[in-house]
Amino acid sequence: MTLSVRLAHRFQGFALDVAFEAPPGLTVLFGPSGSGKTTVVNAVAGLLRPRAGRVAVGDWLLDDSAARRHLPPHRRRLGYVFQEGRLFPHLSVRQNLLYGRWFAPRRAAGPDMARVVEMLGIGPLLARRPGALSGGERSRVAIGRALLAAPRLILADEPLAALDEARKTEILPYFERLRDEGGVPILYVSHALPEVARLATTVVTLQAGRVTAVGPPGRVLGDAPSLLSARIEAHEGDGLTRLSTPGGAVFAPRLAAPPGTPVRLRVAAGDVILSRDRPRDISALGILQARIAAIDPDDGPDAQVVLAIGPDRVTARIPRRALAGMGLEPGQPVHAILRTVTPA
Ligand SMILES: Nc1ncnc2c1ncn2[C@@H]1O[C@H](COP(=O)(O)OP(=O)(O)OP(=O)(O)O)[C@@H](O)[C@H]1O
Repeated sequence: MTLSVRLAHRFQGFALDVAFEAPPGLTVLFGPSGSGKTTVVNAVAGLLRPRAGRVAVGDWLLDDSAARRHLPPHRRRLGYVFQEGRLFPHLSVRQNLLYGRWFAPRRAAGPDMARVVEMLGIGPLLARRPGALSGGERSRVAIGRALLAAPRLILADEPLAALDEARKTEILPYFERLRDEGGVPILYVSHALPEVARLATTVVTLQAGRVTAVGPPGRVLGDAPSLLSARIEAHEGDGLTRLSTPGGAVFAPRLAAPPGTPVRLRVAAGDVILSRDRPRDISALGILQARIAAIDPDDGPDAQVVLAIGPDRVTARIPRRALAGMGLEPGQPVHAILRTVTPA
């Protein structure tokens, strides 16, 4: 089912005028602070009645200003996943999940509880209260509660923003499963590029209340740099700093911080070369072990290849001709050669 959104609205000093389609899968609304992401989500949720517009999931019409139709939020059949989960503290995990199902229409063919519990790995948590869960576990329960409401659309507004890096890494695979197995379109707000590169099947970029691009992440984000997590290991005698990353060591021009400091490296898609064999005698400052996570063939001369380097995702732009010659496919191991290494 496809979500189609057309909205015009005005606050003092801010005008929203957007139209986009979110096909099945996970659609990320991506844009800087104040660009209108939350306003779009609030309008889709029914919390904001737009001056003009139309919002529909398939042929289920949520808003149509021309027909004066505006379904109230509780009749929209949406599942919400917020920051920190917003679970009921006085109810057990099981009761929180059942509360989600309580909202499902009686005859709705929603997922059953056992399947959701299994998918999210929350079986051992069912008897606990939210206060006794980690942030990542709370997020998983919140996803389960949203799913059990048998929604036609899931709205997730920066659901990982309150989590630290380790918890984000823990929860991302569950969003991937939700995207791949849930069968419900997901509208997901984020301004974290690594999250977008990893989760999105469609990206809608917003700027000052307008849509600037819609499409698959590789195409829309283009050469936007990926971020790679690293840690300073040592400052070497030749003026370079050695850093460790989940894919191996890299060298950068000397950094000011002491050994042990975590840093993020910026990797431009055009600065990555791929090789099946580990290259020797090469002047690059970083050769990393990676796995191919996805390939977006694009229709130009280049393809976008998403690399998994430990928990990080790094996009490489590779000539399609080279890709075909190398016979690369998702899942394969590969060496990523970085032309330059720059701290973010
Ligand atoms: N109820 C409101 N009344 C007046 N102005 C509002 C209201 N809600 C949002 N705005 C304004 O609309 C603009 C877009 O806000 P919105 O929250 O949609 O942005 P956002 O992209 O979600 O930002 P962030 O990433 O910071 O959450 C901002 O300039 C904001 O101040």
